[in-house]
Amino acid sequence: MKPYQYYVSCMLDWVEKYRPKSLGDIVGNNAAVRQLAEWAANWKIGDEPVLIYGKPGIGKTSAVYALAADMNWEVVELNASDDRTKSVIDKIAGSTATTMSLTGASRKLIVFDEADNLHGNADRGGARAILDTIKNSCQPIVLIANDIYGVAKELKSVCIQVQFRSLQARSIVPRLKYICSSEGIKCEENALLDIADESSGDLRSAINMLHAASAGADVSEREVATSSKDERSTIFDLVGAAFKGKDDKRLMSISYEIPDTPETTEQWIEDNLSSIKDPADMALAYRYISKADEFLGDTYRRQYYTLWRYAGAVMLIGTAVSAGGAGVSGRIMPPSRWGRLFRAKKQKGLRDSLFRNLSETYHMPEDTLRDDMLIPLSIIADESPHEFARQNNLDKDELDFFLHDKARSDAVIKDIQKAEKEKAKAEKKKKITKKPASVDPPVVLEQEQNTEPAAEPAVEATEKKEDSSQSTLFDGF
Ligand SMILES: Nc1ncnc2c1ncn2[C@@H]1O[C@H](COP(=O)(O)OP(=O)(O)OP(=O)(O)O)[C@@H](O)[C@H]1O
Repeated sequence: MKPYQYYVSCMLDWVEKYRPKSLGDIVGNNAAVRQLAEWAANWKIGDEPVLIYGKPGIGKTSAVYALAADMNWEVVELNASDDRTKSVIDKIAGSTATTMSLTGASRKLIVFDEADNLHGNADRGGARAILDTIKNSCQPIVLIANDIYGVAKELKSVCIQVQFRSLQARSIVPRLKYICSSEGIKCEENALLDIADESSGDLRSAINMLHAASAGADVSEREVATSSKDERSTIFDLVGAAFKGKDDKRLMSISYEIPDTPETTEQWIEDNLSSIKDPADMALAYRYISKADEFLGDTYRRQYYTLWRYAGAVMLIGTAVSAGGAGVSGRIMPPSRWGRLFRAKKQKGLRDSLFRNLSETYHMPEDTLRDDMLIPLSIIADESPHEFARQNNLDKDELDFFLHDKARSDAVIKDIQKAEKEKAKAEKKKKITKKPASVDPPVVLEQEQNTEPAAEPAVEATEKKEDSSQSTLFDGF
């Protein structure tokens, strides 16, 4: 699996970066896009609203925003986390019915996202209110839903239904190619096909997969094969949804889908709490996180895993309430402690193997080397780094352990490698020039030559090797 840091650093970026700006950028669903454009171009007061429905990640929301941009309409979005009581809707949609936008936009496009999600108390009056708004609105309205069957039939009956279908792999591949070329990444055609197939028509997922597979480099079929499972993790979706204030049901259902434990989710959320600008809201979020933490502690103390669910609910819904739908500013970051742990683990591994090797070379116990000889060894390394690195067969990280100077360690190891290469070249050249011209010695003679005279130098070489392995610390001084 690729280092988590990578997914993390940018997973959401490409999806946002390549969000269509205009209807012309929307991939696939041509008939639906045309229908939307015509509806908007001919819209007049009293016209029916549009209900766009289809699976996640296929461009429904993007199409609505792109349409608004093309029409120079301002978007007023209401989602399921809003209190969709009649008064709230009247206040927002009613006012927009009569007031022209301050931004100079010619109209306001009222968007009801998650129209299939009007079940809570707050929404009970909401469906009725949406209906009233639809009847009285002087502004265009769009409803978005994943599941057409979840939309109240009274709402469905007053809307023009526009279905967005899952995208076909052949529509997805060109978009992925475009992203690759914009990012300056080479990609194998088969790799892109694999991604497109794997995404099951969900372009958002395909873009995320591409990003995970590329890791900033070129994309091969093998990379896709090894990464296609990892990028399916939607911890990003979960954290993003919590900070965007998605409704509690949605948050919980995403949390059940992802493979991460509540502890992991808690670390992700905690690390992104700095996105909450208001100190009071941030303090509130920390209170929820600490409550979730108590549940997690109780889970393990009592071995009662039902509490996990409470931990998840408190941290996610608590974060959604505290963040107030503002989203995460910048990138969703992985828990920073992971980076620290990763580095610490790497450093420990390096130190252990280094002292194991040195202990063989210097014939000293590892503990003694670590506890008593670290400073003398560092002094030796500092005084003659080339000699020290060569003698102990160190790589640049190991040498840096003593020098604490990456650039210098790099340079020393490069020097050594260069010298070794030149030596090898010179030896090869020497061998070639020493070779007798074209005499083919008889077979018997060759055998003799190979066995008898070779015996002595072989012993010599072994002795030399023994000698070097017998080096002591004091050789360095
Ligand atoms: N048809 C498409 N054309 C171009 N880009 C797309 C399309 N579908 C998805 N994308 C990419 O995926 C991202 C998410 O798309 P979008 O939010 O429009 O999906 P959606 O269908 O509204 O999903 P959901 O309802 O789950 O939020 C976009 O930012 C864009 O990068």
